[in-house]
Amino acid sequence: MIEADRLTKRYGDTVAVDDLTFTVRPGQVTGFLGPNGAGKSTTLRMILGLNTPTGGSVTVDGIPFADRPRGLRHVGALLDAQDVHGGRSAAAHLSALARGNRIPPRRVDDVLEEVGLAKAARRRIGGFSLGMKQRLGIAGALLGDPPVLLFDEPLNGLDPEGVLWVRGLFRRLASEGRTVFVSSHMMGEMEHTADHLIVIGQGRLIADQTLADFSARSAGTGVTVHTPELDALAAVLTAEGASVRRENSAVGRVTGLSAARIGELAHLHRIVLHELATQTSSLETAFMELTADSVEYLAGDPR
Ligand SMILES: Nc1ncnc2c1ncn2[C@@H]1O[C@H](COP(=O)(O)OP(=O)(O)OP(=O)(O)O)[C@@H](O)[C@H]1O
Repeated sequence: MIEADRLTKRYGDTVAVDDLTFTVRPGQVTGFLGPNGAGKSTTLRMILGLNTPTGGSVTVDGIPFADRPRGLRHVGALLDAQDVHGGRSAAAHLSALARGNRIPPRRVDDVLEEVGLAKAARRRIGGFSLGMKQRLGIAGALLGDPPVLLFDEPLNGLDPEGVLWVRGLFRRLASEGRTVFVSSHMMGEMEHTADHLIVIGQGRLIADQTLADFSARSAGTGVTVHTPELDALAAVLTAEGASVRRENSAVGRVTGLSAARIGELAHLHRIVLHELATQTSSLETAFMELTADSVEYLAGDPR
């Protein structure tokens, strides 16, 4: 569990992180979302004791990370996949990390296998693609088999197969009861990755809720339902406060309830559903609406 309490970081006049209070719980994937410059990396660095807060505090399982000897066994982190010594091989890089944290050397082969880099173990990192470096960074985070894992923009540079693999890995790590905290500046990346979202803008907390609640809160968000019993379903959903717009006799667009809640209600009333889909674009819209006032750099109109 990660607990931030009024966490603040200033750089001169810039308030990078502004009075942030949140808890990241074990057993689920928590997305850490915010536009560029929102303060995500600074927050992650403070969790790891790499930056000192100007105010407030942050602890990992009750104590500041910096107070833990052999930290990699407790928190694994991927901060910047490019920040590696290009002259070393993948195996040599991980072996050095293992030695420094008194991790058994056999873990190096295990994690290289896990991230799909076993065949590239002896190759120089300098020749790696960004996607391979991300995999190596993830291997480093997994090395100490830690209960808490932090990943800063881990999907950058991964191909579609790599993205699927990372999502599956995060789910598995969470299902093992670990705390998994993943930053991104793109809502779409989090949609199929996170169970819970912490959204920040200009260093401040904007939202701290489940993905389902987050997607339901925007007025523009909708859920498309496909059912042979649209009349019956519409009656049930309307009674729960939702509004239902009919696209045709079997397809309706629902606003005001999450897909999860609609599924539960359909089950409760024994109504057959053929499809239940949250609109992807609406999630992106919800995120953009929410963070619109806090975007640091807005592109001007083309002249
Ligand atoms: N060492 C530093 N010195 C001065 N300002 C900094 C420093 N590090 C970060 N900042 C500023 O703090 C703010 C937050 O930066 P941070 O890198 O934490 O954001 P971020 O959400 O991770 O963004 P991105 O997605 O672009 O990486 C920005 O305005 C940034 O310019």
